[in-house]
Amino acid sequence: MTLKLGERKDKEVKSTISTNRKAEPKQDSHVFEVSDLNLWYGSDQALHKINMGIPEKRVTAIIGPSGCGKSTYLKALNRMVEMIPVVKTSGSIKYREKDIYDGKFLVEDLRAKVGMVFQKPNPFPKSVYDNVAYGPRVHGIKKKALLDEIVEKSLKDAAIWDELKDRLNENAYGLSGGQQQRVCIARALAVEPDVILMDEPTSALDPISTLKVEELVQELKKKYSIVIVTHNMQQAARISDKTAFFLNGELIEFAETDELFQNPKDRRTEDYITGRFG
Ligand SMILES: Nc1ncnc2c1ncn2[C@@H]1O[C@H](COP(=O)(O)OP(=O)(O)OP(=O)(O)O)[C@@H](O)[C@H]1O
Repeated sequence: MTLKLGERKDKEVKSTISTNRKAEPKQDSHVFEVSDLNLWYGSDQALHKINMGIPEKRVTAIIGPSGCGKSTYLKALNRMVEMIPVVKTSGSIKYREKDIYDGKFLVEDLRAKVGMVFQKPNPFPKSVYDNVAYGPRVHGIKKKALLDEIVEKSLKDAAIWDELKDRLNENAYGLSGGQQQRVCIARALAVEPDVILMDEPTSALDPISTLKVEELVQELKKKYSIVIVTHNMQQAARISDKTAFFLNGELIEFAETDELFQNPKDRRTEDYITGRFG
C-alpha cells in the first residue's frame, strides 16, 4: 500500500496514516538522554540543539526529508559518527546516565550495548554460524557448546532459525537479502545489546522481507530498546511507539506516534506528513 502523498486533503491523509493503536502515553524511562546536541561536519552544522530521550523497550522512529540529519543522529548515539575525522560535537549524550563522551566510557563497551543494523545487509563473507558467533568470539567466548547456544538463540530471536538451522555452514552471501538482514540482526543480538539502532533496515528489501523485519521489530521491543530511521512514514506509523520528526538538523516534534500522525503540533510536521514537502 503506497501513500500518494500530496494528493490528499490533510484530514484524509492523517486518518490514512493510522496505527490501529490507541495512544497509550507512558511515563518512559530512558536509555539515552540527549541534551543540547550540536554536531558539525567541518564547518557545516548537521544537528542543532537536539534534546531527546530514547525510551526503554519501545520503538522510536526517526522521520524527515533526505539530509535532515537522521542518520547522523543515529550514529552519534553509538559514537560511529566519530569515525569521520572532521566531526565535532557539543552538548551531552548519556547512555544509562553515563556520559558517552566521558573518557572513562570505552567506545567498545558502548558499541557492545548499542548494536547497529544498516540499510544494506552487510554480512561478513563467512558462514551463517561464523557471522553470528563473531561478536561473542571477539569478546573472548571460545567454548563450542556456548557458541552453539548463542548462535541458536540469536537466530531464533531474529526469527530466522527455522529457515537456516540446516544451513549454518553456508556462506551468508548466498542468502537472500531479507535473510541476510535477519542474520545481521542476529549478529547484533549475539552480543546481548541493550539498544538496537536501525538505519533504514528495510529499504533494500522486498515487501515480504520488509514485513518479516517489521514483525521482528515488534518482538524485539519486548527485550530491547529500538531506534529506527525510516523514510517510510507508513512504516513509522505501523511499527513505532514514538516518532521524532527532524528537519534541517533540528528536532521539530517528538511525540507518541499516534499523536504525531493524527494531531501534529507543529505546522512543519503537518506539512511533511501530509506531503506538502519532502
Ligand atoms: N561524512 C559526511 N561528511 C560531510 N557531511 C556529511 C557527511 N554525512 C552527512 N553529511 C551531511 O550532514 C547532513 C545530514 O546528513 P544525514 O545523512 O544525517 O541525513 P539523513 O536525514 O540521514 O539523510 P538521508 O535520508 O538522505 O539518508 C547532510 O547535509 C549531509 O550532507
